[in-house]
This record gives sequence, structure tokens and C-alpha cells, in this order.
Amino acid sequence: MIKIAPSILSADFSKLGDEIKKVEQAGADLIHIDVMDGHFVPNLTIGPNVVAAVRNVTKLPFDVHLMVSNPQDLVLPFIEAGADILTVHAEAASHLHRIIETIKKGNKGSCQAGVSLNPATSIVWIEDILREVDLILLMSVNPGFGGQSFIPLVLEKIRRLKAQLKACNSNAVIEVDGGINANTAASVIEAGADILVAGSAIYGAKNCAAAIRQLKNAAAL
Ligand SMILES: O=C(CO)[C@H](O)[C@H](O)COP(=O)(O)O
Ligand SMILES: [Fe+2]
Repeated sequence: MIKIAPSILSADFSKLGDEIKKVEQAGADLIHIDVMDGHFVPNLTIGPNVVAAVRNVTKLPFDVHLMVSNPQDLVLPFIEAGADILTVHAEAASHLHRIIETIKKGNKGSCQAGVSLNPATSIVWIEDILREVDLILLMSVNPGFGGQSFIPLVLEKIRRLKAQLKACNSNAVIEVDGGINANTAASVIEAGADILVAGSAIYGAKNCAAAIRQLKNAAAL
């Protein structure tokens, strides 16, 4: 069953708690939180204090996507703030294996470890750690902003990654992030995605529940 992770990057930040509750009631499976540092990506968003402030408004897992340089410095603060899944970019990590270990050990093993790749980064970069991670986040836009168009070359990457995960008996799930909407979801699911992140397609919709349903139903198309 495909899971949907609304990205609060497209929410109204003046009422973030209510916006999270709204998508929980609308059928979301996880809450995707985009952390940007103005350095790894040209935008600045959310720090650990904000994550901690909204932690108790929902029981849904917090899926924290770190788009920062030097991610090793922020791993523990975000785990303490309440991240359930913490994903770092392979392009930003000098010692990726060490960061993954730190995430998995942090706060008594309460957090799952994810690794993310930009559209232009090959899955060759992570083929030696496919059994070490819980989640692989394939970016289907260049990170930094919501509302961009889906980059189709990612479909082939999802297929190749799915086959590699099967071949090495990895239980890691594939999450796809960027430009996911009612038009792009079906091909992403068909290629092998397990979790779809969607910001503008959910928070920009008049009816969030209908938008989430539409993405889930794309699996049957
Ligand atoms: O990581 C991200 C951007 O870097 C966001 O999660 C992503 O862009 C979601 O927004 P949309 O669904 O509007 O593309
Ligand atoms: Fe994201």
C-alpha cells in the first residue's frame, strides 16, 4: 500500500500545528518536514525548535528531510526534537556511513535512517549501503523549493533501485519527493515507489482529503 507524506513546506506557517492536524485528518501517513540551510540549497526553512514545538500535535511519524551542509552537526538535535525518520543527502555527507550509524543509535534507536539523492546523483553512490539504511529518498526535483515540475529521468532510477534492493535483500523503502501530483503519481508508483511526498498538490488543493485519496488511488491506474 502506497504511503503519502504531505510536505509542510507548502503549509501556512502561521498556523503550522493546525496545518499538520488537517493533513492527519485527511489521511496522511507521515508528515514530511523539509529542513533547508541556505547553503546546501538556496532556501532557509525549519530548525529543531519548530519540530519540537509541533511534535505533540500529531501521532504521525515525522519524516525529516535534511537539505543541509554538514548534516552530522544537526542529526542529534533533530532526533531529540522528535524525528522518526531522518534523511541526509549523500552529496552533503563526507562520512555517510558514520552519519547513518549515528542516526540509528541516537535516542535509544528511536529514529530510522534515510539517505537522499539529487536527480543528477547516481544510485552507484549508495550501492554499498543499501542494507544499512531504512529509507532511500530519490529527489524528483532539484531540492530547495516546492511547486517545481517532476523530472522524468527519476522513473528509470526508481526501477533500477527497486531491482537492486531486491537483489541484495534490503528492506529499505523508496520515497520519491518533488513534483508529485495526480498526473505524475501513477508512473512513480508503477516504477516502485513506496512513499510519495507531496507539498503543493496537497496543501494547494481545496480538499486535502480528496487530494490524498487521488494520490493513493493512482496505484490502481
Ligand atoms: O524537498 C522538497 C523540496 O526540496 C519538498 O519536499 C518537495 O519539493 C515537495 O514539494 P512539491 O510537492 O510542491 O514539489
Ligand atoms: Fe523534501
